[in-house]
Amino acid sequence: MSSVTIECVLPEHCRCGESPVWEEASNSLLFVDIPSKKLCRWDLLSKQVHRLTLDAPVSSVALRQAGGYVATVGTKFCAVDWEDQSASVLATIDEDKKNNRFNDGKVDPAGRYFAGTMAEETAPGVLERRQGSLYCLFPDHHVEKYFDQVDISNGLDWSLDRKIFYYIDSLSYSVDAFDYDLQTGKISNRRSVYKLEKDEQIPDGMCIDAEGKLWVACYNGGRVIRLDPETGKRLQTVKLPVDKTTSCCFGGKDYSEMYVTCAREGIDPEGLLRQPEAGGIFKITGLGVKGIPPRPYIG
Ligand SMILES: O=C(O)[C@H](O)[C@@H](O)[C@H](O)[C@H](O)CO
Ligand SMILES: [Zn+2]
Repeated sequence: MSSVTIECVLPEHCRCGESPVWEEASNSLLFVDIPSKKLCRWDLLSKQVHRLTLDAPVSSVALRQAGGYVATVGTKFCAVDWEDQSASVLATIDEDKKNNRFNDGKVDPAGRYFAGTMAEETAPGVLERRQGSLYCLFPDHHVEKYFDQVDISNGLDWSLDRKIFYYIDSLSYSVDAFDYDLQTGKISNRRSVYKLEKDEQIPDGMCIDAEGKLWVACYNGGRVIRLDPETGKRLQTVKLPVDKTTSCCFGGKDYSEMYVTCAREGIDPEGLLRQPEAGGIFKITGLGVKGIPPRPYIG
């Protein structure tokens, strides 16, 4: 039996850290700090963090096959050129909803960039409901809206056989599944595969492991949970010393380590005494299961 170890490996004070993505080619962890409008790349060899400040909240980042990155910035899908310190707009969404912004996003197994929206929060978890939608940016840069009426569009990933799309609308307290058509990118037949228990709080970011099980970061729950989407059972709980755990990804050697982001915003001064590492990047080792590499956007 391997023993699970949890460590704050980067003492950032992210207001809302999110979207961890392992970049194997540079041995780096990408992540964002949404309200700080920052895209960050932490190089694990040099131990340096490179930060890029954009002009709107950055809610997710992904690798791009052509080089550089793509990110969701405010209500725009953007291409990011780190050398130039610039972001160029690929597509804009929710133009009729001035108070909306993108939230979590991820690239599908065919290289399309999925990301959803939400109304801007006035405080964590406080926002106008049902304003969000789920979108997909295709390789030719056209965008399709899949559905609306979303509260907080969040974690997403695909099954290993690429036939299922997993999705979280946070305030539904449910992890959902759809049938997935890899050829067209179409989704259908929505159902719930897991309902969160009360102390697990709010489901946020999510990733799949190499055994097809889902890992969900629980906002306010201070944990990541491992779920079997086929049986609907929780298999494992890993608690962290911070409450506002927001997302997770596998990375490091052979994708054997898990990286977890979290938020500092919304914790009162007393709470911060109990969780001084809030907003940092955590590494979990000894899980005994690996992840899979992130896919690049192919447009
Ligand atoms: O991290 C995110 O996905 C959102 O942008 C956050 O704001 C939280 O999820 C939300 O506050 C939870 O209720
Ligand atoms: Zn999130």
